[in-house]
Amino acid sequence: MSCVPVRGCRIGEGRPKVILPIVERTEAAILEKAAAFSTLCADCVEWRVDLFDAAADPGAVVRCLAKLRVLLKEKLLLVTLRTKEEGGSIPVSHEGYLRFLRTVLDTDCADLIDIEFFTAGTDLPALVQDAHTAGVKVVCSSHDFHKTPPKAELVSRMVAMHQAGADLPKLAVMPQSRADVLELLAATAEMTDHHPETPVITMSMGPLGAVSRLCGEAFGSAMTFANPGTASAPGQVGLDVVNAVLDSLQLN
Ligand SMILES: O=C1C[C@@](O)(C(=O)O)C[C@@H](O)[C@@H]1O
Repeated sequence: MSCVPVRGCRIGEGRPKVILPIVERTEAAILEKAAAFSTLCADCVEWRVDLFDAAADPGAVVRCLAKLRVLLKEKLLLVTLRTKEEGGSIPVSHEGYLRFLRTVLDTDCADLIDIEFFTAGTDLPALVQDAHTAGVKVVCSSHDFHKTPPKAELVSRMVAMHQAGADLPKLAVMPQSRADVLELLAATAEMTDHHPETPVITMSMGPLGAVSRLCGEAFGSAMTFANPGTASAPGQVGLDVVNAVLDSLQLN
């Protein structure tokens, strides 16, 4: 699998990189979490801006981002505005979504930015270009909180994300059966074996899918979201357990 280097971190190589989500509502609480997370054993912190009570105020977002950047020290910062359609907290118009992404890219604070595949639509290649010009890597995401599409569809979605220029295609899907968890893992393995030109991030959500958050090195998911106390999605496993299992399942 090829890797995406971001500062000192080689995403897609070796042990999956661990992401801790910040899901607080106020700036004070967000910054408090950032300071605490900066000392934990994890590679990256995700700021879920849709949960911020001032998410609609670009000035407040920019100010908070600048402070986060400093507090997180060498940890990578992934910035995510999860729209209501994809399981997030706020409804955002297409124009509003594009404006938000461009505001974040202008700050020089993010290492990685989440761009939703379906929300970006035909604007995706241009947004990826803008991110790359700003020196930011793109996590291109798609979520299904109700079901798991068939493997062929999962694979073709990740390939389309890569073809649009995304650095890290990402899928989060909900299993309705054990077979659905296997479907997600099979799609992940197929990407690793047949499309090694791009690392991917995949997870099957909920308790049934939690196993998929722990076996990324074996099947080919380059990053995993861990629960540092408050989960940002169903099925996230506690940080200590994630670290212990990733260590014990290391291939080399
Ligand atoms: O897209 C994702 C993945 C996620 O939904 C999960 O299932 O771990 C958690 C979200 O915070 C993140 O933005």
